[in-house]
Amino acid sequence: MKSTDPERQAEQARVDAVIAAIEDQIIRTKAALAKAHAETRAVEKNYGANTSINRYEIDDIAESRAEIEQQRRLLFQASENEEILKRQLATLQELKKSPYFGRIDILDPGEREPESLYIGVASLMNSDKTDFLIYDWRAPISGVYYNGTLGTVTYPTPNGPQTTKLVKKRQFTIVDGQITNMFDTNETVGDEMLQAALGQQNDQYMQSIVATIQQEQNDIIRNTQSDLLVVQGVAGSGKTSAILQRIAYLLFHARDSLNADQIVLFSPNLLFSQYISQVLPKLGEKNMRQVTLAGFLRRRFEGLQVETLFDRYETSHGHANGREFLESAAMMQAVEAYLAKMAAGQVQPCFVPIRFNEEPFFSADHIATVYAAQPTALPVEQRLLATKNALIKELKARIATEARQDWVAKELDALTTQQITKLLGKHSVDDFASLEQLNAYLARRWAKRRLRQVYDALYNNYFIDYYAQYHDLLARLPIKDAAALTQRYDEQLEFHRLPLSYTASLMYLRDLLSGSGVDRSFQYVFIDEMQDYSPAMLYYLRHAFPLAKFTILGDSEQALFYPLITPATLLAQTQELLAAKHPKLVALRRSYRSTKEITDFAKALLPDGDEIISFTRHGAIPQLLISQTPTQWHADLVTAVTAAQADFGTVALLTRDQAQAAQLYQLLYERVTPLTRLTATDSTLPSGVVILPTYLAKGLEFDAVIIPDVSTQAFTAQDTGLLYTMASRAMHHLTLLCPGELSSVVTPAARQLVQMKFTKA
Ligand SMILES: Nc1ncnc2c1ncn2[C@@H]1O[C@H](COP(=O)(O)OP(=O)(O)OP(=O)(O)O)[C@@H](O)[C@H]1O
Repeated sequence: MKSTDPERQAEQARVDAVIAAIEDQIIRTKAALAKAHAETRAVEKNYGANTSINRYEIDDIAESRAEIEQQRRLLFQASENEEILKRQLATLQELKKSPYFGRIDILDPGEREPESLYIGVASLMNSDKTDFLIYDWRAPISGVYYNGTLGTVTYPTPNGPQTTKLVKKRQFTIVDGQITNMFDTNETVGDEMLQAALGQQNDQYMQSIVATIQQEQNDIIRNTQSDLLVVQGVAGSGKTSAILQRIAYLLFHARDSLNADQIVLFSPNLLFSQYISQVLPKLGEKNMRQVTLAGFLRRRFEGLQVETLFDRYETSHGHANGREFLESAAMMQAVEAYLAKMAAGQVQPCFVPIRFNEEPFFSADHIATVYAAQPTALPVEQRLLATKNALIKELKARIATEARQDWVAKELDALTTQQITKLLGKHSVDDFASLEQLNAYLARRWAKRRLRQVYDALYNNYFIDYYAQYHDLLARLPIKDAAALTQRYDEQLEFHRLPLSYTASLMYLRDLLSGSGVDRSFQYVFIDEMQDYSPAMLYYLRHAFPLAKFTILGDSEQALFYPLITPATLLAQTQELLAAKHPKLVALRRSYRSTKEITDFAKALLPDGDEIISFTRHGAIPQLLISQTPTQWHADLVTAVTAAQADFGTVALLTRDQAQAAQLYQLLYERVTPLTRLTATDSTLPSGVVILPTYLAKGLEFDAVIIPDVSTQAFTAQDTGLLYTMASRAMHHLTLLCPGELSSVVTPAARQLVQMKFTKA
């Protein structure tokens, strides 16, 4: 329906004009893209031809290598160029649907007429590049839209703070080029827009929130001052959303010095990585790197099976003796103290022989002697490096001697003519004056080639046994549980397993001895769900990413593994752990994800739930079905799932662990379709009904959540964090089932906020 409101008609006319400009740019970008694509193909073809020449005909010639390197660079540039154009095209196509969401009218000092600026997900200039038709939401002036109320406002610019007068703030909803809603507001971002955004059904991907960023979220997004930003936010308060928009903001503001590869996000699980994967591309940015803690550790402990948070949750709920110490900063300081002792000669490095042809080539004693000969004033790491270099030198000197040994002659005799020709490299047989000379040359080449494995072993520091060294460290810990900790470590290691609590200090010890493990290329590290990281692990990450600014997010109420702590204590702790100079704590208390009815219920589960502010978006009251018999419970479950499935796109049954998930799957199999059970290795979230343990649902959300069992059998009074996490995953609908006596984890206050139904067979 066309509006008759003249103001709205004028705005629609502007939208139409901007869309026409966008269409024009789409045509031009498509043409540029086709050209770029042809260029990439041409370079690719050339590259392919060149590499094949090299491989078969002129192997080893430096000139051809240089050429290939140049071709490779050209190829990289061409495909980069194509990528940029592709992203531009995608952004223009997004803009065409909804060119902007906000307008601000500002009156600069000395001006008589206010100027209208329109704000959208990307900037757009008119064809002669004289005017901005759309301002990017990240431009300095756009901050006024999110922060300012009408009147005099100040905003930061590269040339210092600027002051202007905000005389109008208007919000739009534009769908497929049509203004469907528009109003003026003095609020930060009007609730009406937020209501509409939050009321929508969920799909497999997280949405960008740029049109409705809230003021406190904006503070997180636009913070460039702090080297440590700790965001403590209640469930659904937009922590994840805020950091993704923050990454987009940072990339925009440091185009020349920051790229997405210098940002890493530690995410809670693989499903989450996929869930958030579309936000940055939709904003025209490349995704940052993502890693889970399990993935990070797996790479650093190849060959060992490292316990994951999920394993821990599946197998033990109690604390092993001494674990708390292992996971504390004190343990990391114990590593440093151990290194100091080593520097003072009070403990020795655990050297192991380097073997060659089944014999020790360098014995452990010999290595120890070489180490002892290095200057004691050097720090241990450098002393070990000097040892390595001395051994490499010794190895080189020994090549000539080894070349005269029997094993070389024997192995040479067994080579084919082809192998000999290869061994000669650039030389031919005619280059040698005598057979002896030829043989001596071949023997040296062969010895060198074969001894490469000794070189590699030295290069990779295989002359130190870090695992044995760590055992020694554990055994010397000045705590009463030292023996038990050491024993557990030995037992697990024998089966190539490593419990999670040992990982941070073991990596730290290894890094300090080997001088490796540190990555200076990362400028920003983001850690989501920080409550799952031990203090020792945070300490380690600081060491591993020494130049990075840290943004860490968490909700201690959702702690499935560690005890609750207050935000202030947390900031103090993390500031120390991460040695931050300019830390900042932002608390987000408003919960946006769920309806008011669901948030109020979830709040009532917590002792300090009053801290949470629910956003006023109404929906159905959570249901609690209390079934008299197991058969009735089963029937209730099927009914609940089917009903939710009829109304919503994403429905999740959340369980405590995999065993319960498997059991439910058996029960619902063939009664509900499509039905998927998810495990820790799954990385895609299907639509329909999913069954998953709660630790895999961290950070995710669903239209409807069903908690299949809240009886005393399933929950103890200590499981508040677990139930809170489950309930807070629901956006629109929450159902709890109880086959038996209701657990006290559902507090009396929470019981008042559900619609209770007793069902009988
Ligand atoms: N300003 C906003 N505008 C629109 N939607 C928002 C806004 N802030 C948050 N949301 C929505 O609220 C939901 C929860 O946000 P998000 O997942 O970022 O919260 P979270 O704090 O990381 O949650 P949790 O810790 O429970 O996983 C998402 O659907 C998100 O899109």
